[in-house]
Amino acid sequence: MRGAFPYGPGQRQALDELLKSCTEGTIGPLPSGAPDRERWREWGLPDRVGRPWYDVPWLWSESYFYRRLLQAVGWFDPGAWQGIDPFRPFKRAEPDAPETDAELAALDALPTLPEPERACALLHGSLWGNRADLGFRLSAEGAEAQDPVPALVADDSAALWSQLPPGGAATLVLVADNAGRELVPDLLLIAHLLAEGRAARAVLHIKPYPYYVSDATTADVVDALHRLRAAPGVAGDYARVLWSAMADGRLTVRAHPFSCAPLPYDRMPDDLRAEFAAATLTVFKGDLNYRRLVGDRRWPPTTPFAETTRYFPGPVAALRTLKSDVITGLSPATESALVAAEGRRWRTSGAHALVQVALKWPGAEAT
Ligand SMILES: O=P(O)(O)OC[C@H]1O[C@](O)(CO)[C@@H](O)[C@@H]1O
Repeated sequence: MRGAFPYGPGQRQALDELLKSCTEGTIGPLPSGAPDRERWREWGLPDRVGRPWYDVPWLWSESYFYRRLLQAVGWFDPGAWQGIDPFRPFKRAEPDAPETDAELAALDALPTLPEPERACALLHGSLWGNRADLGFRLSAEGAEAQDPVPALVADDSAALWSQLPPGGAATLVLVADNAGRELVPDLLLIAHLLAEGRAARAVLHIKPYPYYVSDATTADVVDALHRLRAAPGVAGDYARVLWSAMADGRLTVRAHPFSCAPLPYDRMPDDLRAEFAAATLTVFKGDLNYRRLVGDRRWPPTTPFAETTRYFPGPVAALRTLKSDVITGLSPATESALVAAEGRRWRTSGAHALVQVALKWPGAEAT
């Protein structure tokens, strides 16, 4: 990242200091003029200042690390570097890669399929798109090429489709994860749901600032739409669906501050809770969102997904490839088979995925 921009001495020194603080030092405060100081106070910064980075929950320290990294390169400060995404060169490489042309051209086979099969193919594109997350690939080169067996460790897709029947009036909220090769299939899925009337309205939640290297921001949505719009065939057709849905308000993009919070979703603010409560279905993409949705804990893997998401104010789904230890909702047989075949590796290798759904039931918490 450091070599991808001609950063000046001030930025380089700030990056060096951040590295030193993470490895040998302690968590520091935000500068006095930081626009989000109050928010980070609410998110627990004062209790953590002065403690070693390794001494606080992983979710919290990772989130704060990205916040400090952006501080170091000048993202927040008025001036020439304000709003310059330090990860943009890595994100841009994906849509521009030659494989992307072939992947988009493969969509041209879709119109020959019945609609439920097209919907299923696009759901799987969005699900497995999560495996291509850039930060993950940097640390696990080759995971993409593995043959995942069993690929899906939980599959509640029938319940997911029950919320989004053709011709319904569903409002879909999709809480996105990564840009590029994950966001493109997410957008294609949304386009299909809107075009086929499985959703009347969609809200795409992205991050308000660059996060976890590859997480999608508004700029990444615009890049993805431009990429799709330039493509021939079905990909270009879907781009036009999305473009007009954004123009008339059927598709909106939201950058809620809580999307970059170092906290689980059971601590979400009231406005976000109301938005999720009003949705027909909220879909959380990716590993980090999963950790935040179910709680970043060492759950027994057979703990029901519905139990861990009981606090959630409406029907909720997770589409995630497994890249961290957190896991819920497995059957005892699936857990045993995975452990027998792979020890603990299945939890983090990214070779497995899940579709989990919890529909709202009477008596669910409405706190
Ligand atoms: O992009 P995703 O699917 O959210 O994956 C991010 C995951 O990668 C890590 O950064 C490293 O495993 C986790 O902290 C995080 O959960």
